[in-house]
Amino acid sequence: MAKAYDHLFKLLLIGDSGVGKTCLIIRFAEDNFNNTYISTIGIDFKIRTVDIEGKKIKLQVWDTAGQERFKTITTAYYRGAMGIILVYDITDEKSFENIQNWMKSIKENASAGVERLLLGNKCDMEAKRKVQKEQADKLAREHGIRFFETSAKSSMNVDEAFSSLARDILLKSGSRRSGNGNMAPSTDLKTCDKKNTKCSLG
Ligand SMILES: Nc1nc2c(ncn2[C@@H]2O[C@H](COP(=O)(O)OP(=O)(O)OP(=O)(O)O)[C@@H](O)[C@H]2O)c(=O)[nH]1
Repeated sequence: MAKAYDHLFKLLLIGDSGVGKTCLIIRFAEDNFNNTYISTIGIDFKIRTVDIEGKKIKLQVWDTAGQERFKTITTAYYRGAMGIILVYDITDEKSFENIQNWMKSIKENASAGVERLLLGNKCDMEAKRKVQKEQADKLAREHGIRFFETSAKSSMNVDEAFSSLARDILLKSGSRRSGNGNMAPSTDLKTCDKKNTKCSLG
């Protein structure tokens, strides 16, 4: 039987508590949004397969808790990630300032070649904006990474952001060996539900 996908990429979302990491993943994987805030405990993942450059890319997207008290658990997952998405909230200046700390955490805990992407979420809340697009553009340029403003609520740029990161990883992996990518520790998969779309390890 033909394989259901050509590549499996493991992505990780990090950023301060409340910036919208869980909502971005739910929007991407299930095309849904909920205003209720339930803080992530530990770590969690969802899956969606996308078509990129004629290849079926299965994205295993890991959601980390932004709260400091879960740092030891969450940083343990950086190493296996092929792409890390740094998220801040455009209405929360502190969450943007903290991106520098999250960058440092990647440097300390992730694999050297990991692809990174910066997202300014909640861009539907223009009236409450505290972080200008130019500030984030500058930061992204300094780090040599891509940047999008997104809204998990309106869907704005959510698919585009995940696809762009997947494309960058695909291009990079093409220059190494093809078919690489099962980065998930096999033991983690044991706690998945039947559809294999949601796991809880917290
Ligand atoms: N207006 C608006 N609200 C959002 C958006 N994304 C998330 N929210 C809201 O922000 C709150 C926090 O969202 P979460 O996705 O749980 O945040 P998180 O980053 O996963 O938080 P932790 O799990 O604590 O790290 C919730 O009340 C969401 O409804 C968005 O794009 N626009």
